[in-house]
This record gives sequence, C-alpha cells and structure tokens, in this order.
Amino acid sequence: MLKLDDVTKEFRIGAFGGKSVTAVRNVSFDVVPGEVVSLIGESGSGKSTIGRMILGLNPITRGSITFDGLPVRAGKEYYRHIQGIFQDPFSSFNPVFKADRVFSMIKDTYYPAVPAAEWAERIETSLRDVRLNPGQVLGKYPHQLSGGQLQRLLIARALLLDIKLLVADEITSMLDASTRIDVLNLLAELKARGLGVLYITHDLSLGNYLAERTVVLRGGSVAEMGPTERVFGDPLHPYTRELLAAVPRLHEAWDDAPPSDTCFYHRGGGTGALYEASPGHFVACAGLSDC
Ligand SMILES: Nc1ncnc2c1ncn2[C@@H]1O[C@H](COP(=O)(O)OP(=O)(O)OP(=O)(O)O)[C@@H](O)[C@H]1O
Repeated sequence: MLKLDDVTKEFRIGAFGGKSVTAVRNVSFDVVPGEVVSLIGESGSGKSTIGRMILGLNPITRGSITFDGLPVRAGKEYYRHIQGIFQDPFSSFNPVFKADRVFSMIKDTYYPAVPAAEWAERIETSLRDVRLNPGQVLGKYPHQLSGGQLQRLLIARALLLDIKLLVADEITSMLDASTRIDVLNLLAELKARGLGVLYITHDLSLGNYLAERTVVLRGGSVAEMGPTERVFGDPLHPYTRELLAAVPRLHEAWDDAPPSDTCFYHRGGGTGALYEASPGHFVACAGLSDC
C-alpha cells in the first residue's frame, strides 16, 4: 500500500538557501493494510518530515514514496485515501466555525451529489464509530470541545472518505492518560477494519501498545526496524537499547560516545545500509569506532 524507497529530504537553509540540512536520509519501509507501523525517534530525528512527505506537504529530495504503486500527488483524489492528523487538534479547526463545518467541507469537495438526509446519516455513523455523541459535538465551536473530542472528530472526518491510510503524528501527546488510551483503542479498532496507520511518536510505550512493526529513526536514518516484539524484546542497535533503557530521557540527545562493544552490523563502509539480522528485523551499522 504505502512504500518509501530510499527517501532523502534536504532542506535549504541560511539567508540565501546556500546551506542544507539533511532531515531524512535513505529511509525505506512500507505500511500494509490493517497494520500499524510506529515511527519512533527523539526530537529532530525526522519523523514529522517523513509524515509530511507522505502527505505531500514537503517535496521529496531523492527516492520515492508511492501509494498503491502511484507517486505521492497532493490533491483531492490522493487525500480521499490518505489523511493526516497532528498533535494539536485545535490548530486543525478554524475557531470561528462550528465543528460540523469540517463535515460540510468534505461533502462540498467529495460528495456534492449526496442528498442532505443521507449525508446526515453518514456523519452520524462516522461519529458513532469514533464513540462521539453527535448531539454533544455538532453545533459547537472548537473551544467548546476537549482535545480528545477534537481528535475523534478529525478521525470521524477521515472515516467519511474512502480512507486507507492514516498518518497520525503525535496525536495523543496533548491528551490526558485515559483519553490517550481511548484514542489508541480507537486506532486499534480501525486497524482491525483494514485501515493502515503510520503512528508517529517519541513515546516508545505508545508505539509498543499498537504497532505490529516499529521503525526507529536516529538523525534522519533508520537505526533499526522490524516486528515490534523483536525490536522491543531483542533490540540490536545500541541506540534502540539506549532508548529503551532511558525512556524518561527520550528528548535528550543521544550520547554519541561509542560503547565498548564492536559494531557487528557494519556493512558497506558505514553507508547506512541495513543488515537483516533475522527475517524482517533490520539493523544499521552503529557507527562505532571500529567501523
Ligand atoms: N522547513 C524546515 N526547514 C529547515 N529544517 C527543517 C524544516 N523542517 C524540519 N527541519 C529540520 O529537520 C530535522 C527533522 O525535523 P522533524 O520535525 O522531522 O523532526 P521530528 O523527529 O518530527 O521532531 P519532533 O519530535 O520534535 O517533532 C530537524 O533538524 C529540523 O530542524
């Protein structure tokens, strides 16, 4: 369904764009229907940039991203199948419009011919699917709704489309613990119905809760990826081990001082090539002193 192939993103920076920063480097992974893949890494590791490239919000510098075999193409038909939801639900709503406006915009853009009564029924179904009571949310302004209700509204809006992939970027980080679990359980239900989810988070425990597969990013490159139980249960890259051992320190920079063990996974002159340690479980050269 979604496939990233050797994707690199460079941003031009500096007064005249004369310098560049590589935010994402040679990243490849896929997401299949009915699967949650979590993209984990500390702040600045390139997670959101990957999400934005998938959503067509940032152009790709090199490599390719395809969805059902076709390249990313920002536009109406693409967004019928792929939707993004972000950390701050309040920023996704215009404060002067009532919440139901998000649904009327979907109708105007995608379903202008659907009769009003049928549309109202579809909205009701999608709200009930995300466990929202239509009477309690429609007709309200964003500031009259909680962050959890707004995130659910955005998911309900996505469900009105023929959505196949949800890019969820830190969607629970502004929610309290119980609402967070509710939203995660909702994603798990959607997954069971065949939706693919790219779950972007810096929180390892949340990724572990949901995802079949985990991709660990470090400095824009994949450090390790594979089935979640193997990445969490048998982490191979020192960075993954560091993350798992230091969950409360996730936002601190990783200590680049090489550990004393040797880099077993060095391949191809430290080019970032991944070594398949066991079926589906990949690990990068750790960049240790003997590489
Ligand atoms: N528009 C931009 N112009 C220049 N550099 C950028 C731009 N967007 C992101 N970057 C840089 O790219 C790198 C990756 O940023 P990104 O936002 O993808 O990280 P992240 O892992 O999502 O971080 P966080 O968890 O803090 O959101 C960072 O070094 C960031 O400063």
